[in-house]
Parts: sequence; structure tokens; C-alpha cells
Amino acid sequence: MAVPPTVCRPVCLDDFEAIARTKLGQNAWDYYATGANDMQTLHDNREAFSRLRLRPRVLRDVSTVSTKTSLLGRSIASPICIAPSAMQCMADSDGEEATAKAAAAFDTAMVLSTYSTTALEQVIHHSNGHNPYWFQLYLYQNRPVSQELIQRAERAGYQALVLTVDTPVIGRRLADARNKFQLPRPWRLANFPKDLRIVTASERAALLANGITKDTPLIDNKILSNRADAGLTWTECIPWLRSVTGLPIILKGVLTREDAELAVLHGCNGIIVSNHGGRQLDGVLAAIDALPEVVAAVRGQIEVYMDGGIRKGTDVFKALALGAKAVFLGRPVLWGLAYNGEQGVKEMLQILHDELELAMALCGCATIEAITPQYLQQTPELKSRL
Ligand SMILES: Cc1cc2nc3c(=O)[nH]c(=O)nc-3n(C[C@H](O)[C@H](O)[C@H](O)COP(=O)(O)O)c2cc1C
Ligand SMILES: CCCCC(=O)C(=O)O
Repeated sequence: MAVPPTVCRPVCLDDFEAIARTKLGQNAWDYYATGANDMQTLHDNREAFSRLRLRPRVLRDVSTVSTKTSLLGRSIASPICIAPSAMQCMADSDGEEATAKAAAAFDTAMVLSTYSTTALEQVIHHSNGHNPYWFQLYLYQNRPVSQELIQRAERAGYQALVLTVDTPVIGRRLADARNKFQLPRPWRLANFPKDLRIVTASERAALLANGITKDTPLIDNKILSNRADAGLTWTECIPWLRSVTGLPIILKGVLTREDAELAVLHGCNGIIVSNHGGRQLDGVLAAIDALPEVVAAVRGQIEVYMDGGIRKGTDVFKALALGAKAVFLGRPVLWGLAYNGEQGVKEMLQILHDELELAMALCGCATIEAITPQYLQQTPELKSRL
């Protein structure tokens, strides 16, 4: 992982991480890099990819390799997309705007976090007129606040809502607790008013009575978890969403066949198989290990994507071979931003794209559609998951 100090031009995604480590302060680095509790799942997300072995075919014409694909019917240049990650301005002052420009330059999809440090209207402004922007949602007990956010996202032109379902409460991130993590000024959660108006007047009074103000550390004091609705259920939340929006609904954070079947049953339009980058329930299985059972459960009825631990072109290839329509990147985008803003994210995407093309050529796949489970060694462990 360590990059020699003389190397200033990253050549792989781990190089971006090593450089970002030298550029970010402890507060931001720990918030971005670490996971929940013992960080077992954070580690497994990557380790599980290395357990999958490729099974290449030869003498296939790979003189031209195309990574073109589509998301919910909209074409994109590559299946490598950008996951929602909060508070990107800590990595680079242009934050989410820099990321949005990089996504547009690559003609790929970006999901914007509810907790962005740039207002959602400002971010989509950088679209190339074609590449998909989706808005990630946390739902609040105070539903009018959520409804207003949804309507703003719709008005601004976001084409889908990504409802994160693995975060009814925030995971226990030890480094953030030790640092008493707080979003440094001048950054703020830009999709919300400056004060605590997101909660109702009586909730606000209760928070203030408990000594919680807008200056209290963010993660540790449960302001955000107080705001988020831990009471969401299939039968209430999805119909409510449907009643307030016509946008496609993607569920992010599904890891089991049971929930995948429920997602189809409740009319969701897609699933992102994810364990939130190991930041929520520590000890859950690696995202890539959960992918096959979710793909099998939905039986092609809706699109399935995945995120968690993607750092190499062969990781992307393996995820596609196991049935993901596309993959999403969390931390690598933050490392690209910390390295060199918009340019850094572009460089990071270019390297991963080139690595994917290389993996496709060396496996004998000229198109994304050609990538199937046959390109993976069928170990007993993998067979048990397929
Ligand atoms: C710093 C950080 C902030 C994140 N913020 C959000 C968020 O606001 N909403 C969300 O649904 N997921 C969030 N995630 C999870 C990512 O969307 C994604 O699931 C995860 O980072 C993928 O793993 P990777 O970092 O190994 O690529 C965040 C992840 C990180 C690292
Ligand atoms: C404060 C929690 C919201 C951002 C998030 O989802 C994350 O940090 O993983």
C-alpha cells in the first residue's frame, strides 16, 4: 500500500489512498477511511475479491473492447459509477461539484448523498446533459422535510432515488467517536437549512434541552440518527415514497435473498448490494459474497448493482461476472478528490477504466454483455453461492 515519497503520480487506486493519507487531517481521514467496530467487514470487502479466481478464454478477437452499458435504460460509457459519500468538501474544496464534473467527463453515473456539502441543485448543474445523476435518500420522521428534499431532487433533474436501507441508526465508528468527529467549518450539510429546522419544533426543543445544538459533534451526538427514521418498514415506507414521487426507487444496502425478493414484491426498480463500505454492521458478509444470492433472487426482474471494496479492474470484472449490472465506488472518489480535486477523480476513474478494459481483453471479453459467471473459477464456495 505504501507509495514511496518520490512517487507523486498514482498508477493504481491504492496509490490514491496512500497519497490521500498524507493530505488529509486525522478527523477527515478517519471519517472517510475507517469502518464500524473492528472493521472486519471493511477488510472482508476487499479480501473476498482476492478469493475469486478468473478463468480466461483465449483466441477471441479483443482488438476492440467496449465498456459501454446502461443503467435503467440510460446508456453510460462504463459500468464504473460513483456511490454516494457524504461531506466531500473535506477532501477538496470543490467537493461534490468536482466529483460531478468528473462523472460527466466520463459519461458515467453519480449518486449524490443527502449529506452532501454542496446543494443538490448546484451539483447536477455539471451534468453533460446525458449522464445519470441519482439522489441518495435518508428518510426522516419529519416526512415533510423528506418530501421537500425529494421534490427538490425531482425538480433539479435527478432521475432516480436511492433509498439507503442499512442505516436505521448510524454504525459505531470508533475513530469518529474518539475524534468527536465534526464537519469542520465552513462546510455544512448543504441540502438543509443552517439551523435545526429539519426536526419539528418540539423535537428541536427536546434536542436543545439535552444540550444538543448545531455546534455539537455530528456523529457522536446522535443528531443525525435522531433525525433519521429508524421506524421504516416495507409496508409503510415504499408505498409512501411511491405516493410522493414518480422516480424509480433503488434500494441501497440489501444483502439477503429475502430482502431482494421483498424489494421486487414492493415494486422497487433496482438494488445496490452493499454493506455501506463496512461502516454499519461489522461482521456482515462481504458485499461481493452477498451478490450472487441477490442476483438469483431477483431473477432478472430488476437491475442489481454492488459496491464495497472495488479497487481494481479485475474486481469490476468479477462483480459483473456475478451478475452486477454496474459497480459503485465510495472511498476511491474521496482519495481522488484529496489527491487533486476534479482532475484527481478523473485520473482515478481513467485508471480503473483502463484496468477493466485490460481485464476484459485478457479474459477474452470484447463487450460487457460477454462477461458471465463462466469467467470465474467454480470453487465449492462460489458454487454454494450461485
Ligand atoms: C466517507 C463515506 C461517506 C459515506 N456516506 C454515505 C451516504 O451519505 N449515504 C450512503 O448511502 N452511503 C454512504 N457511504 C457508503 C458508500 O455509498 C458505499 O456504500 C461504500 O463506500 C462502498 O465501499 P467502498 O468505499 O469500499 O467503495 C459513505 C461511505 C464513505 C466512505
Ligand atoms: C452521518 C452518517 C451519514 C453519512 C454516511 O452514510 C456515512 O458516513 O457512512
